[in-house]
This record gives sequence, structure tokens and C-alpha cells, in this order.
Amino acid sequence: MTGRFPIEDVTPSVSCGRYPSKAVVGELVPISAVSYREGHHALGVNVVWKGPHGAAEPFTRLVPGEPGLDRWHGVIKPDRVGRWTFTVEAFDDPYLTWRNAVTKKIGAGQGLEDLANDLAEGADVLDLAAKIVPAGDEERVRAAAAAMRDENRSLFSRVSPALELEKLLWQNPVRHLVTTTRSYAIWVDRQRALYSSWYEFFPRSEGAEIGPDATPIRHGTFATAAKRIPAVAAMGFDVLYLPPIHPIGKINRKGRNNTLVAREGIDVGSPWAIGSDEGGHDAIHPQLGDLADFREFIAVARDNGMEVAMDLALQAAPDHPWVKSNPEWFTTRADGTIAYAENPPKKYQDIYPINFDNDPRGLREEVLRIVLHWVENGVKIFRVDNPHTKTLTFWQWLISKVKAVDPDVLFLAEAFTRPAMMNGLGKIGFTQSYTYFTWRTTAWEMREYLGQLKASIDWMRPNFWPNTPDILHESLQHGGPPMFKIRTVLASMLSPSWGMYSGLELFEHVNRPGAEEYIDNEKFELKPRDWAGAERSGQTLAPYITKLNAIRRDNPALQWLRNLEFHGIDNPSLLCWSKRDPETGNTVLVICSFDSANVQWGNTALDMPALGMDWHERFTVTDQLTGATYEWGQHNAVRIDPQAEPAHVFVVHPRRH
Ligand SMILES: O=P(O)(O)O[C@H]1O[C@H](CO)[C@@H](O[C@H]2O[C@H](CO)[C@@H](O)[C@H](O)[C@H]2O)[C@H](O)[C@H]1O
Repeated sequence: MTGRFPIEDVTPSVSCGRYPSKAVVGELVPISAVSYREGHHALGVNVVWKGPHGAAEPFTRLVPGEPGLDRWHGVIKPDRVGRWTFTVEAFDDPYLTWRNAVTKKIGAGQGLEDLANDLAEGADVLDLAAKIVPAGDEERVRAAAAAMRDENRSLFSRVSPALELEKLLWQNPVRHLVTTTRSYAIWVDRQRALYSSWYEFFPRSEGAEIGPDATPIRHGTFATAAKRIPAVAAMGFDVLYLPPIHPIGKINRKGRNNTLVAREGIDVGSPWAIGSDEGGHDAIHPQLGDLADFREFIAVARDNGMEVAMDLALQAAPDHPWVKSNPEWFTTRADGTIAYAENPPKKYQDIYPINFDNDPRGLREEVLRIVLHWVENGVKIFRVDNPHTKTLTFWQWLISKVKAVDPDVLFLAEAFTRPAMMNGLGKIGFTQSYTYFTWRTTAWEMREYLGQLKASIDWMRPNFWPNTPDILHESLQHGGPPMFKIRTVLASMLSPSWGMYSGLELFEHVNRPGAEEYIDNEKFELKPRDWAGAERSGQTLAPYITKLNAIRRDNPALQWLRNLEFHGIDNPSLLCWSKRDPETGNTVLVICSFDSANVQWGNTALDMPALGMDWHERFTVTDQLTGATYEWGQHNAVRIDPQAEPAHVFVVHPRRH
């Protein structure tokens, strides 16, 4: 049934309100609804929003948007982590009805006699209003009612005090016939859920030493890897993501370059092949150290302003303790064997997949136990491996259970799969999601994709990665250092969350023939890197990354996605976009080339209101990468030479400020 007043198309509402939408503490969350009414009386619309403890927040009135469309808009700003709720209310606003009528009638030349009823009715409305407004304003409202009834006054002096109450009674309206929607939920996370900069590295490689043929002479440990933390922090990262740190299976272990034969006692195996006689998901690889060493590693990261994200890969090497203790968690085939895992066309011959339908309750409890074990030991972020190969009901249950214990725990979904599943994982509770960013390699593809992601921000927060140990895109294989810069600018300036695997820093670009993967992949061998040598020779992207992360930190406009706007530019190799923070006015305008080989020219057609200015205004832009300053207007010519700088990252300074 429609209520007294229709209220439709409420946003944010995920799958018709079935799932909570997403926001972070301090985020400006737009609320909107379509609401309209019969006749000509005034309609008011407001949102009632409640924090995790159920207390209602200040009355927030929605304002009408484009004339004639009946969509009402407002913004709320949650200030605590947890499950918030809101309802939208529509109501008859007698003061506004009165005000509209009286101003029109006086404008049309009507006098005291014509308005006698309006004056009496208006005074009655003010009597009601006096009971609603804050105590300090009550007298003012009563005086306006008395003036309206005072027959010794002129028409002007009878209505003026009441007309001047517009602002007060907008904020404290008399509301009749209030109609309320159902309740909608918003899950509010800490800020890092939206704005984060991730760095992935293999701790076993840091401090490692290898001999010929990648034979390990020394395995890295948490203690040696911790020495790398200050350099990562200095680049401006705040999340340090480690591939699995658990014992690695010895049975069916993979060898170098994804081969199926490991050299006995030499090859270190893939960290995602979890479990051996040394323990499973709650254990630590003995060569990395023990729990105390891991806790110390976390402490060093924390002292350097970073959090450690742990990999949660729910699968088992054939010698994982689960295979013996709980064979029912795996699918045994007719011949008694267990099939290995796959993510077609990839084959993971060194692991067994788990069957989440065999013993859902047992598995849930075991995984919850493991996750809470690591949470207790200081891990608050999990990068979840291949969540799309497990059931959504399982994840929904697990995430809600973990958040009930600690609402600050965040989950990144590593699901490179079809859109419905990726969206579904976001809806049921994953905090962030890997995306198709890596494969969007032209300006129009990127623009179109960002449009989709912006439209999904209420349930799926993107995290852009130029590379991962699994993905060395063709563009990086052949584009040279300018392409490394391009992909890093795009990831870090388009998305509030971005991440990179350490191979990016030193321009590693050689693929395993026929694969979109690194040759001599660190997934299967130790890979110590000469960071100091790279710095000395200048063969490192670190200074550029450092600049980009600093720009992100210094410009609040870059720390969210709802504010992304694209601008016209007449060259298909260039992309122009801006982000503006309405609270601070901070505005960043980026023009990035997708061509790493050639100089590109273009002319902008800027959407000036999106930059907070009128169409005719002039302004100053300062390039944060080079320090250059230009005087700009709506139309500007740009020249981008990828060998010099493949992008302009401008902070916009309107002249009037
Ligand atoms: O399947 P994805 O491409 O999303 O990749 C993720 O999951 C893989 C399986 O966990 C993982 O693959 C690596 O570990 C496997 C198990 O040890 C091994 O068989 C693969 O060869 C190796 O690439 C991948 O790293 C992870 O990101």
C-alpha cells in the first residue's frame, strides 16, 4: 500500500534494501527519494537516521532537486563504526503551504479582507510551531502569532514576523500526516575501508639469499622482512599485505615457474598451498618465525603507520592437517581421490578445494576460529583469496560473526570473475573488491568502467591494482617506465583504494612465455631484490609512488569515489577527470595519457560547476608532479609527453579564494 504520501526510489538502497549499503566514518552519504503529493499544498521530506546504538541523529531535511522531478536530496555524515539505519519521512507542511499562499496573494495585490482566513489559519500554525521550536525561539514564534492576530496592524506588519520564520520552521517544521518508509541499513566502516594504499610483498624474499638456479641459501624471516617496512612506509602505504604465511604443503609442491615438479628439499613452493605436517591455517611457516615474531612484525608495521593484511585462502595442500582430521570437508571422487583446485583456465595441482556444502556448520566454526585467532593476534584486514569459489552464505555468516566481535575488521575480495558474483560479494559484506582495472587500457574503457563502479559504490568499493604476483598485464610487459607511471597514476588518482605488488617498484616486466604472469615468479621461489642498488641507479618507481601517495594524503578530494567527474577532452588517448571535496573545497584535476610511446595533444572542455566554479571563471592549477603552474579556464590546450610526465595532476585554485 502507498502511504499517505508516496515515497519511492529511496537511495542508498541495495537490492531493494535487502543488504546494508556501505559508508565510512566521516563520509558524506547522499540520501535521496522521490516523493510527491496531490494538489498544491506543500510537502516536506526528511530523513531520520540512527547510529549503531539506536539514538536518533539531528533532524535532516531533504531539499528538492531538479524542478519538476520530485526527487529530494540530503546528506548525512555518520561518525561511528557500526550498523546505522535510516527512514525517510514525507509530511504535510502547513507553514510552507501558508507562506506560499500568502506571498502569492500579496504579490497579486490582495489585501487584508482577502487574507482574513489566511491570517487566522497562519496564527494557528504558529501556535503549533511554538511548541516544537527550540526553547530559545519559542517567544519569537509566539510574538509572530500575536502580530498576525493584531487587527491594529497593517497587513505588512501582521505577516512580516511570520514570513521571517522561514529558516527556523524549515529546520523545525510543523508536520502533519507524516508518512514513513521502511528502515534501510548502512554499514559504516572505519575510513581505511574506503581510503587505503596497499603494498604486497613476500616476507620470505626479504633478507633471503639465493644461489644458482634460484636455490635458496637463506630464507627470509619476519625479522629480516621487518627491515623493509620503513622503506614501504616512506612510500606512503598504509596496508602491508602478505601472501599466506602458513606452512607450505610438501606433497604435490610446485616448482619454479609453475612446474609440477619441485626439487626435493630445495623448492620453496607456493604460499597458497597451505598446510603440512608443520600445521595449517592457524600455524606459521617455521622458516618465517613463530607467533611472537609475527606479532613483532605487526608491531613494527604499526610503529611505521601501517597495518598488516593477512591472506585468507581457504584451501588445503594434500598434507594439510584437515585432510586427515576432516576428510568430509573435501569432495572425494569415485576412485577415492580428491580432485585438485582450479580457477579455469588456471590449475592449482598443489591444493584441494573445500566443499562448503559437506559440513557447513563444522567448516564455519573452524574458519571462524582461525580468523578470530589472527584477529586476537593483531590482524584487522584480510585479503580473501578466490572468495567466489566458496558459498556466499558462508561469507555472509563469517563476516557478520567477525564484525560482531570486532567491527573494525576489513575484508578485501580477490574475486576476478563475473560482475554478478563480484557485486554479490560486496553486497553480502566484503569491504573492498579487486576489479577489472588492470584490463581497462583505453581512456574510453576506463571512463565507462569508472561510471559503473561509481554507480555501485553503495555496495562494492573498488581497489585498483596495476599488478599482482598473478597479473603482469601486457601493457606493463611492453610499455616501459612511462606505462608503469601511467598505470600507477590511474590506480592511485582514480580510486580511493589502490595497491601494488613489489615487482612494480623495480619495473619488473618480463613475462613467462604465453602467460600474463611474471617469469621466475616469486610465488614459487625466493626473490631477494637489490632495493639500494635500484635507488642508486635510479631504476626505481619509488620516488614517483611516494609523490602519488603524498598527493593522495594531502588532498581529501582523492580519498573518496562518489565525487569523481569526467571532463571533455578531444583526444581519445587522454582521460581528464576531477574530484572535489565539498567540505574543504579541495579540488584535484587529472589529465592522464594512455599512450606510453607518443606525445599527445588535447583541448579540454571542463565541466566548470564540477570544479566548483561558474562557466566563465579563470583559475590557477599547480601540477603536483612537476610544480608547474598555469592559468586556466574552461578550454585549455595540453601537451603530454610520456617520456617526461605522462600525466598532469593539478590542484585547482579558484581566483576568488
Ligand atoms: O585464482 P586467482 O587467479 O584469483 O589467484 C589466487 O588464488 C590462487 C590459488 O590460491 C593462487 O595461486 C597460486 O597458488 C596456487 C596454490 O599453491 C598455485 O597452484 C598457483 O600456481 C599459484 O599461482 C594465486 O596466487 C592467488 O592470487
